[in-house]
Amino acid sequence: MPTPPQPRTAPLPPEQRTAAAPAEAPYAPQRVPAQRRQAPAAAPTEPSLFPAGGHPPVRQTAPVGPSAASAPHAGAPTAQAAPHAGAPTARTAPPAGPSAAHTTPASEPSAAPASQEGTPPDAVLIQRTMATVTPVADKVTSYFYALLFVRHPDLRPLFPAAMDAQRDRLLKALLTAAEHIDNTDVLVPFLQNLGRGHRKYGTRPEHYPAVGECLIGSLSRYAESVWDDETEAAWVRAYTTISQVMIDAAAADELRSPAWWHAEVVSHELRTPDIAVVTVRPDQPYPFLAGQYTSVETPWWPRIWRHYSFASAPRSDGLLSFHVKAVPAGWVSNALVHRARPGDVLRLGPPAGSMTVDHTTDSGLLCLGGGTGIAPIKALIEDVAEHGERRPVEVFYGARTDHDLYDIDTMLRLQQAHPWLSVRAIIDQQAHLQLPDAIREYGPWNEYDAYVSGPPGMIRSGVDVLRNAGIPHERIRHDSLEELVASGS
Ligand SMILES: NC(=O)C1=CN([C@@H]2O[C@H](COP(=O)(O)OP(=O)(O)OC[C@H]3O[C@@H](n4cnc5c(N)ncnc54)[C@H](O)[C@@H]3O)[C@@H](O)[C@H]2O)C=CC1
Repeated sequence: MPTPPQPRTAPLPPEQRTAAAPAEAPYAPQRVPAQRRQAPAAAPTEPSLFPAGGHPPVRQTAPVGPSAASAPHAGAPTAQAAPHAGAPTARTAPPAGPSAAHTTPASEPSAAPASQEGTPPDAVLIQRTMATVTPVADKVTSYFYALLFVRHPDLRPLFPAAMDAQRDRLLKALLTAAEHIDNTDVLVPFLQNLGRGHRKYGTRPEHYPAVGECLIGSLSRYAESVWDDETEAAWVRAYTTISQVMIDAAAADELRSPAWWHAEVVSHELRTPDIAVVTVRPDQPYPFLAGQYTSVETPWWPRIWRHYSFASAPRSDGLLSFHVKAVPAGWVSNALVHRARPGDVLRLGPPAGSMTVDHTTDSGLLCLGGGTGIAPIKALIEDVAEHGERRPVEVFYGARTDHDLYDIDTMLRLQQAHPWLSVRAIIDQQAHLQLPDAIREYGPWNEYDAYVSGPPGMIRSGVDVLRNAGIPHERIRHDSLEELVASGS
């Protein structure tokens, strides 16, 4: 049973809107989360191809077409291929989707490579390729999409009209997955999520070979100095595994969920000039867990999706709320903050993310929420409350200025209602320690599970601070950094 964290120094002034505002927090802990980390990008490492016997070999249903791929790197793709069509932002547009042929439940991954005598393991070959192409990542990206759209123009409509800086999300996801091909614990949930998420783009299994072919075509061109048959074979195996896991996950998901939901805006509350709380009513039941996020498409920017966390635990009226901050050049965020009104209909993708509460344990929750990253933290608090738990929940709510603490009143109301909850506001300009570091004034935290939500930089430094505070990596939860970086607008 965790003990309440005690300030190691004099408590910060109790002015919530200023620096760290401590709040006494009597409580009686009761359970704790103890899940495993999730995100792919953020965590992976560890080598060792899918361990022998660890995963069944991939089914070869929708794999790549390698050789074709390496063929045409001759010239750069034609100008028309260059992905810039015309309008707003971009998004991924991947391959895959379910198929009647793949009704098997979201599969175990499969995978890979059993290295032959004298042949470097696939992971080594893949890492070598990545090291070679990373310095020219932009060129690889442009070439990949150019190849894809020139050779497979039928796939172009799956992508947003304009392919901007976000255009490489598909490629990034694939490369991230390949890099962690030997870390199934991280890779499989990532890919299953990716496969399910791609249903809303209209991807089908037959799209996968096209993407794989262009992936390998681009890599072989820009990693020419290290490319050989073995390397190509390693990438083919990796991509075959990746695509199969995605296809299987999409097929399994198709049996139980729609590819997307329509959701009507029922309220729109401008909290600051650039932050809105948007509440929607999905057209069908939308099951999710507190702490998860979804992707949102507005009617004004078709096929441009951005991620937002649910700002409340599941409600009996089925409504969902999001906290949206309009960011410069953010197509979706500006539309949601400045244009959306009750009656507008959005599209939602499936829920995703594992920053959820494990109700089978009783440790305390240490939550760091920066800016609108406080949204899922609020959902987690409601979740703990609804489960009737009295475990300690310690929230550090960070903002750059007083004015940016747009949800402090809600948090203070929750604190008043729940004696086990403590909320401390940390304002950059007023606190002598900023958000992640501020937790060092309190503690000990080693018996807590940690939740970090906010800008990618805050998550990175937050994880460091939490590790230094004695919380093991597997008890620190946050959304995928890659998803966050890609969802900023
Ligand atoms: N809207 C939502 O549902 C969710 C949003 N997010 C993410 O949260 C972020 C919110 O952005 P803003 O409200 O503009 O937050 P912000 O940029 O104003 O920062 C909020 C807090 O994080 C701290 N911070 C920022 N960068 C940091 C760094 N590199 N190291 C340490 N601390 C840092 C700031 O000091 C401040 O206290 C976005 O990146 C968004 O993607 C995350 C989860 C859910």
